[in-house]
Amino acid sequence: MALRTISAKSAAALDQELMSTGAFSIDQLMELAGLSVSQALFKLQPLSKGKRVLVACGPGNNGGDGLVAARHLFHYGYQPTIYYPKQSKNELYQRLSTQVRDLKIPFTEDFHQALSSTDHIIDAIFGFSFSGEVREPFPSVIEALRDTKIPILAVDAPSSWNIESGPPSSGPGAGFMPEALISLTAPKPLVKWFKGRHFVGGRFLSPAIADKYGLDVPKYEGLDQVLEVGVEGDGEGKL
Ligand SMILES: NC(=O)C1=CN([C@@H]2O[C@H](COP(=O)(O)OP(=O)(O)OC[C@H]3O[C@@H](n4cnc5c(N)ncnc54)[C@H](O)[C@@H]3O)[C@@H](O)[C@H]2O)[C@@H](O)CC1
Ligand SMILES: [K+]
Repeated sequence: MALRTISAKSAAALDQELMSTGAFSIDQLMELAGLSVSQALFKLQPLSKGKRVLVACGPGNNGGDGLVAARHLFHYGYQPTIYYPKQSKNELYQRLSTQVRDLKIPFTEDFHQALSSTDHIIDAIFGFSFSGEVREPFPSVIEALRDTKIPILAVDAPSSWNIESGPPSSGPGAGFMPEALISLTAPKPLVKWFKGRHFVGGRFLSPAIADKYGLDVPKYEGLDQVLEVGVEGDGEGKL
């Protein structure tokens, strides 16, 4: 099933519309996003495949989705560890951090050491607002994600990929292809280059908003917040 994609610019406009005329708060959107991420991880890597999950969080909302997912995963029985080197002073992220600290979820400053003792990884470093060259301290983190054999679930985008034109041809992310991707609300154009398992999450969009932005509303099943939509692209930019 190939779903229609949404550009980074339209995705940002959609978020703004959801938070203004749509009357959603950012907390709600992030909670729904992080809940979807946690369900996708559960479907990909059930507890029988290992409990340890390293959640790599970036400085923006993509990282916030990671913090929310870590909280849900704890309650499912996983043992998350959070790498969050650029912690925002923003009150929302402070509250999300307090919530996971209250569960005694550990934070690590040593990503490379944490990588050697985990079963799964969530890449919540950059989403649709990423642009330019990867800045410190993330280049060596992206390289490690590129090189590891541990399964990675990327949130909204494989971090360091260009949202419109996909995988970078140089830099730390050149050759980075996570095992799985969860697109939030709608896939971004980069899915054309993605060659792994692909989920979509965001079961809250009204039919009117979906129509306005030209999006498909996936046929979610049962209580699921995510739907696996298969492999979208052929890895060469074609759908
Ligand atoms: N409806 C949805 O789809 C929702 C999506 N959310 C998430 O929000 C994401 C977008 O969040 P944001 O707009 O905060 O942005 P991102 O989290 O994608 O990234 C922005 C942050 O990364 C930094 N950054 C950008 N380029 C960089 C570079 N080259 N090197 C180092 N740092 C860099 C910026 O300074 C900023 O702090 C989405 O991808 C999705 O994960 C939600 O949390 C809210 C609802
Ligand atoms: K990401």
